[in-house]
Amino acid sequence: MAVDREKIKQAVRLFLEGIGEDPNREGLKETPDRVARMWEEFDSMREFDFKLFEEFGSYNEMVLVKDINIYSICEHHLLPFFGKAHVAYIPDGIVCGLSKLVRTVRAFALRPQLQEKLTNEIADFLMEQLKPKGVAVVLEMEHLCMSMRGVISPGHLTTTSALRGIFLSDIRTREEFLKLIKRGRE
Ligand SMILES: Nc1nc2c(ncn2[C@@H]2O[C@H](COP(=O)(O)OP(=O)(O)OP(=O)(O)O)[C@@H](O)[C@H]2O)c(=O)[nH]1
Ligand SMILES: [Zn+2]
Repeated sequence: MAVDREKIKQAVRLFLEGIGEDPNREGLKETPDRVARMWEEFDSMREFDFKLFEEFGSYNEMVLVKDINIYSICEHHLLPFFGKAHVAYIPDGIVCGLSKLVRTVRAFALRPQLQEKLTNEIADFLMEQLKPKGVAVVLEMEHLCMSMRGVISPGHLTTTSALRGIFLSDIRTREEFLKLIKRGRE
């Protein structure tokens, strides 16, 4: 799905008029184009080469990348929500480059999202790509739509998790994951 630059520009110009701004004033006149370029940039991060390595087939323990900084956009208000992602999997003969876990998080985050949906999409994509024994994803995020408007309740985090495969069926694997993501925070 390609981004339609002209449509975004028209919409942003109209939006600025809607909030009583003059879209032709010095500071705003380039804004519609900037916003369109920003969405093109987000869009360009959706596709990447999820390269797999089969030669590491002997490593079958947990791989965890924790504290991935993550920025997303709430689909209700189009305000950011942001925080940390912790992503783990247990390979079944195939591993990926660690950066691909970060790219996966980003690819699904940079679009209008719900935190629950984002969590599930990351887990399901990794299950599909890696065909691992299991995947675990935990997101801890602050929603600006709750911090700066509406209920105006800043500074707290919403936690969501998606567990797949062995992380669901084996309590010891799940506990190891939870212990590892908590380490260094006590
Ligand atoms: N489940 C879920 N809810 C979210 C997420 N992001 C924002 N919300 C909530 O979505 C709801 C939208 O509620 P509405 O009542 O339709 O909109 P609203 O009148 O602007 O709501 P308030 O934020 O309570 O003022 C709010 O309760 C938000 O806090 C998310 O990622 N997941
Ligand atoms: Zn919101």
